[in-house]
Amino acid sequence: MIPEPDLAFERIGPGRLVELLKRAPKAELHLHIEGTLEPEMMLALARRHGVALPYADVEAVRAAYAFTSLQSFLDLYYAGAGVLRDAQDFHDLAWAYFQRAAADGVVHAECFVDPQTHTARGIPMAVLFEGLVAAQRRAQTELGLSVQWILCVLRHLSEDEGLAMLEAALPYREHFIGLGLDSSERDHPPRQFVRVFERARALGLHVVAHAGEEGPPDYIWQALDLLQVQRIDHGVQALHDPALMQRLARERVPLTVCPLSNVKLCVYPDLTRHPLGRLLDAGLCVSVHSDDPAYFGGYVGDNLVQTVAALGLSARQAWRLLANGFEAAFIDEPTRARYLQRLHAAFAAAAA
Ligand code: HPA
Ligand SMILES: [Zn+2]
Repeated sequence: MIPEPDLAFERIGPGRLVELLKRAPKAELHLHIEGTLEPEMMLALARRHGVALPYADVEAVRAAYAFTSLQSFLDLYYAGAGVLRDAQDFHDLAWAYFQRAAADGVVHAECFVDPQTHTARGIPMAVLFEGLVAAQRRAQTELGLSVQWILCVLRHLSEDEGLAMLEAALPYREHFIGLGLDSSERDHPPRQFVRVFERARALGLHVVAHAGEEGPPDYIWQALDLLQVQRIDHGVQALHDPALMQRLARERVPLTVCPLSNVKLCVYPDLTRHPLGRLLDAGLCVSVHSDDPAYFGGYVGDNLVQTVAALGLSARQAWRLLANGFEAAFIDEPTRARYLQRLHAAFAAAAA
């Protein structure tokens, strides 16, 4: 656990905290690049490629985003991704996101991409990487934003298909740092993906998995014990299992929590009912992220500001959430120390 700095946190009132959270340096660790496709770009790409969409305009797209569950979202999300066709599209999508992220205070982003969503439509792996890596390079040089890619296995498909995806991505091994697991959680437990995660670990990849978003705490145990993941994406259902909570706290297993996503997908009725504060108080390494911001109504800064306000979290707790993000990031120690120094400077200025 990163030691708390000696700061006059109590001098940062709610008003100042909002401004501070907007500009404070952040690590974005739970973001699906396909989930940054804003309706304007979706419609523009559909026009560019002559793809038919069931929406007349941007308002109609936004009106369709009334989700009742993870699956009700995924159906629209995979349909929306169908407008991404060539390397330019992947570049434009990612570049638009990186500009927004930099403006939002993000200094380091570990972004998910779902190759199977695209290769299944006949888009070659090479096209995806060409566009995404070009945007990643621009982010570093033009915005000073460091970006890493994590490839996700779609759990509604078979493990063999996941293994084939990973093998097909190996020519681009230098361009990604990890393997994740996403898509429909219910009835697709982590234990079905042991071999592909074994392969990923043998390749020296970092490993993470979505677990306990809607699914039971048992899926979190499986992700830890069978897939041997280093972080849990979401993980909020751990609250229902005291033994699991103790393990997560003891081992400082990071949970990348996405409050606006959880509300939009009806895991909780509203932000005031979100368990983020309880997870934090239990000593877990929780941090706040945005998941699919174009669909869920907010980027990482919005997630932080709205959740901190709804739960009445203090400046000290907000600092911990941000520090946890850097604790959980897959970065080397000097880099981590540099980011923490910047975080400290932002809080120190607000507490002065
Ligand atoms: O929140 C999510 N859960 C699972 N799969 C996903 N793919 C994009 N977003 C998500
Ligand atoms: Zn996610």
